[in-house]
Amino acid sequence: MLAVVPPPVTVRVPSKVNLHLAVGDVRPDGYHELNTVFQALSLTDEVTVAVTDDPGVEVVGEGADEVPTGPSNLAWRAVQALAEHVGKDHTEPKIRVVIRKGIPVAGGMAGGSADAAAALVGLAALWRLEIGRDELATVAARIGSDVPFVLQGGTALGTGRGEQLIPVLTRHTFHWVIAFDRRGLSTPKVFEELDRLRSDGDPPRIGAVEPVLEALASGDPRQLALLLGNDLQSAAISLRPGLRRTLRAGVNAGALAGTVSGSGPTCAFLCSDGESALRVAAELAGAGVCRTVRVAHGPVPGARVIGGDEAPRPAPPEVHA
Ligand SMILES: C[C@@](CO)(OP(=O)(O)O)[C@H](O)COP(=O)(O)OP(=O)(O)OC[C@H]1O[C@@H](n2ccc(N)nc2=O)[C@H](O)[C@@H]1O
Ligand SMILES: Nc1ncnc2c1ncn2[C@@H]1O[C@H](COP(=O)(O)OP(=O)(O)O)[C@@H](O)[C@H]1O
Repeated sequence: MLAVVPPPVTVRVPSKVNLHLAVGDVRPDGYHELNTVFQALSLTDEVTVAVTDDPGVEVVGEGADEVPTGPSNLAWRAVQALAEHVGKDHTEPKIRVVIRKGIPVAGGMAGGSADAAAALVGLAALWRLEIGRDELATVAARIGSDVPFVLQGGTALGTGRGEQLIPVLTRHTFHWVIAFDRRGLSTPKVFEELDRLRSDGDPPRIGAVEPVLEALASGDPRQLALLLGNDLQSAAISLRPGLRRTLRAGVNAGALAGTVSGSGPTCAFLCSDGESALRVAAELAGAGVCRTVRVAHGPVPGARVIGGDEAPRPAPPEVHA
């Protein structure tokens, strides 16, 4: 009897920005205790998984040359982790993964984590697994702290090392301008730099999270803009001083406020509406402070299978500096 090969499955997955990122002490396992508010953004990657006799990973698109295609690729690690979790051969799963990147690599927007989350959702569909989102989130957390959030999407409060999530309901859509830097920054190096700055002095710490949740409930971008905060920002700027200029340029271009996204170096600028975001993007692109500028909105859903009628989407509007 002929074996039926299931058709490939394609998953669209969001990036994230941290609206609030409070970094606490280092834990015995080397991770820092976090209190963060994530928002999923419309700047996305797309990941296709297919059954094959030629297993491996291919990467195309934004920053593809900097992404490993071997066993350290986070999407491949997700394939192995899920195969092991459900008792399939995890040493050499017969799966081909094609990643179309729109999210900047090593940019603080959870791009690698997004590909891992997409691979989990894609494989669950390809293998027709009866597995709930909670069980997938447990596998996701083993791959990286940010993976459960990009699996879930929306807006959420993250605690622990960022993997424990409580959804935050928001009715409003927020409009963002995203400035990609010329090179990435290593997440562990940024956390180490914050530890160094804290051992040498007392860099300012961001305030409480409750006002951020109130601003999200109000839906007023002006209120939210006053409260954007990131404890990793001083460390990212210490490693990449040019980010100060980028942050200033975004506000001078008309954004309500700017923040380094996660561990950086991508900067995210909150704008009053979609039209303002387009104007800010055009002006920021002309300022020569970053490699690429894009517009995005959030919150958007987490990793989800896209049907045959939803062909892979062209990249969102882009303006080159
Ligand atoms: C900083 C954040 C903020 O959302 O995002 P990015 O800037 O990477 O996108 C995340 O905490 C990153 O999450 P993720 O990129 O999944 O990191 P992981 O693979 O879990 O950890 C990579 C390394 O970062 C450091 N790390 C990460 C998370 C955490 N709570 N404390 C840490 O100290 C550790 O050195 C760890 O070995
Ligand atoms: N699928 C992937 N996409 C991007 N980077 C990946 C991927 N798999 C592994 N990596 C590695 O993970 C590192 C962090 O990438 P990324 O997740 O994009 O950044 P960040 O943690 O800053 O959000 C990269 O430098 C790259 O070497």
